[in-house]
Amino acid sequence: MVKSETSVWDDCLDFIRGQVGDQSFRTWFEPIRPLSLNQETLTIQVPSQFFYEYLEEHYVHLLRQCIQNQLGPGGKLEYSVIVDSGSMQNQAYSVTLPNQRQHKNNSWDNANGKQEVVNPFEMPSLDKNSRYSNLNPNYSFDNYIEGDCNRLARSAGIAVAEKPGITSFNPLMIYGGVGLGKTHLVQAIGNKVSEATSGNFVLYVSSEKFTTQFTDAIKNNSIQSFTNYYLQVDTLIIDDVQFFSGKEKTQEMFFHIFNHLHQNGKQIIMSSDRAPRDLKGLQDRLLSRFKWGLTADLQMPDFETRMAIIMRKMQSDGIYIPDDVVEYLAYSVDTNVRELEGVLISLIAHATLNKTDINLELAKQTLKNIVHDIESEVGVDYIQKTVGEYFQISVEDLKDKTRKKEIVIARQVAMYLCKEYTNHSLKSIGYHFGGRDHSTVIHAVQSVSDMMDIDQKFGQAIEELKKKMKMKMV
Ligand SMILES: Nc1ncnc2c1ncn2[C@@H]1O[C@H](COP(=O)(O)OP(=O)(O)OP(=O)(O)O)[C@@H](O)[C@H]1O
Repeated sequence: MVKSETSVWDDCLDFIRGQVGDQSFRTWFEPIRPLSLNQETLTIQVPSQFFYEYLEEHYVHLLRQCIQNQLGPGGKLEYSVIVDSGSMQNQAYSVTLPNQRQHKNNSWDNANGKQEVVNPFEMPSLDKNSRYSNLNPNYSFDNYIEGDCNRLARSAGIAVAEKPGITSFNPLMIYGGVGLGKTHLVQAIGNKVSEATSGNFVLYVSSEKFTTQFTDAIKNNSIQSFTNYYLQVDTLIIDDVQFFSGKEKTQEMFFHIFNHLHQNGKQIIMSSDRAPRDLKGLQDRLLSRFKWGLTADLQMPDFETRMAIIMRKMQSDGIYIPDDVVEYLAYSVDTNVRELEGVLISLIAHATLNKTDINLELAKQTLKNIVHDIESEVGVDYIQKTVGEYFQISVEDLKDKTRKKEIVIARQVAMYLCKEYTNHSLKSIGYHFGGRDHSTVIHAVQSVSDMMDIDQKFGQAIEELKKKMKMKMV
């Protein structure tokens, strides 16, 4: 029986559903529409350029696997990217599956028919004149929004990119939590070095990949060529060094390469999900080298920086979002930048598919589904509802300007619980209580703590509410 694009894609979705979480499935796969099936090529429609890039970045292996399952080893996937509501840019990008794109951030030269220059380690050519690079060209300083959260790291990155190996920031170690922009920043440095210094061999590699290559080299008896390859790098970017933890032999090899490059004035840039002092399972001699240059951290962007990130993304995607929606999203998603982007994409996808404008109502609806997953079970809504019921006060009153004593106390309790049980920042909590500022939240938290100390009955009430929170979390 000849299969249609819909049945092939439905089967793909069944497979994907079992491989990714609910939220990811809803955000990244539900909005996709199968367009056509031409022999071994399935064309799918995605809502935006960014959406396409995100799939490429995060789900290329999964897509490859399900297309292979459905269409056999020669199966191909093509994307059709909606450029704005109405016009469609067909087949600007195509993916040939399988066995392509070995690297997390490869460029898409292959899709345009160029051959990837591959050395025994599936890495870029050692030929310094080769234009091939495994850096993602979309990561630049231009689209890396600056804020207090990343100012030091960003300026150090620019200084390093302008004079690789020459500044005292060698190595440059960037650390920060999940989705806060480490990969973006280190790749932006790599891209700038490549642009500015022709013939500088810039190599981006994750520490996982380095480890696998090294293990393969041991198995294949090719340690010498492995080492030779790395010793020729001018700017080495090594992502997520925490994965070296506990891998003694790999650490030794990296130590050797590190020393050689450093002594020869080559630049080393590293990223990690935690500060060097908190890296467990790494040899002291390696750790002490990590601290030779500059260590700079990335924090969660503050509200204004989140607004700027949203606006920049929208601008580059050519999409308009009203100011109140930008503000609402920036206030509501304060976990990490990747999640912020996920929500944005989801919103655009909803608007595109439903052929509606993006407005506050739609943003709230979209976020309702997602925030539930992002926040854990206990979210601001749940706390407001529970506290409201407990004190017999409506949620509207909690958000309102009313200064009646019993309402003020209930509001302060709810704010206190939000601080205890959610990841929201003080600013964001204030926003959810009728747009109050963060100092009001600090005052609320302090007042509740003080009252708990002096008023036993009040303390018991808080304990009871806390029990409700904990029960909900189980
Ligand atoms: N300051 C910023 N300006 C613009 N975009 C940003 C910024 N920070 C992060 N991003 C975007 O957020 C997303 C996640 O960033 P990235 O992948 O670099 O995070 P990471 O810290 O490396 O995450 P992980 O720990 O999971 O590897 C990317 O799409 C990146 O472009």
